[in-house]
Amino acid sequence: MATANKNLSHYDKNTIPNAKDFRFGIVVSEWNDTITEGLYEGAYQTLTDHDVAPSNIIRFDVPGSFELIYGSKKMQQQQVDAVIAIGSVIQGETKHFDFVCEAVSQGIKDLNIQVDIPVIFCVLTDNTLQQAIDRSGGKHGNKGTEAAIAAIKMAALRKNCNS
Ligand SMILES: Nc1c(NC[C@H](O)[C@H](O)[C@H](O)CO)[nH]c(=O)[nH]c1=O
Ligand SMILES: CC(=O)[C@@H](O)COP(=O)(O)O
Repeated sequence: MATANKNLSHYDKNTIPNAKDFRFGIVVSEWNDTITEGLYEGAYQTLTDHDVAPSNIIRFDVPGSFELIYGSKKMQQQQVDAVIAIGSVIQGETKHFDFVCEAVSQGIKDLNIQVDIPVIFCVLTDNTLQQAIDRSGGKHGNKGTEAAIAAIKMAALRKNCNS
């Protein structure tokens, strides 16, 4: 189902595990910061809406989405229950978009395999700035909200499996 048919901010509150005792790390790319700050606000607000204490939300800033890989690896070492990697990659004139998107998706996938701390892929990969605006608090909702819900669910899954 395309994002156009599913608002990123809509979810059933009754299906979300208790997040009060979890600790989350959020790694934020500075490229396209008007977009990534919108994603961060969506994620942060959703976590606090689910009783996560502000003191249990740790933030790292990195230059671009490619650096989300290293930043998320270091965040996994910060005694967190899940990591959210936030970025916005927008198609330019060259193939650089393809290489950045592929590297980041593969790198974050690898972190989920290598370390028992889930890393949520909250990276927009858009053709245009308008598509990014629409998905970071615009008409299609906020992918940061979606990512925060995924982080809560995965932290709960990890806790249940490891207990
Ligand atoms: N063009 C975008 C980039 N490019 C920068 C890379 O992510 C990286 O920081 C650089 O290649 C140095 O290693 N990054 C984004 O997040 N979004 C873009 O649209
Ligand atoms: C995703 C990118 O790296 C891209 O926005 C850079 O733009 P360009 O391909 O025009 O150099």
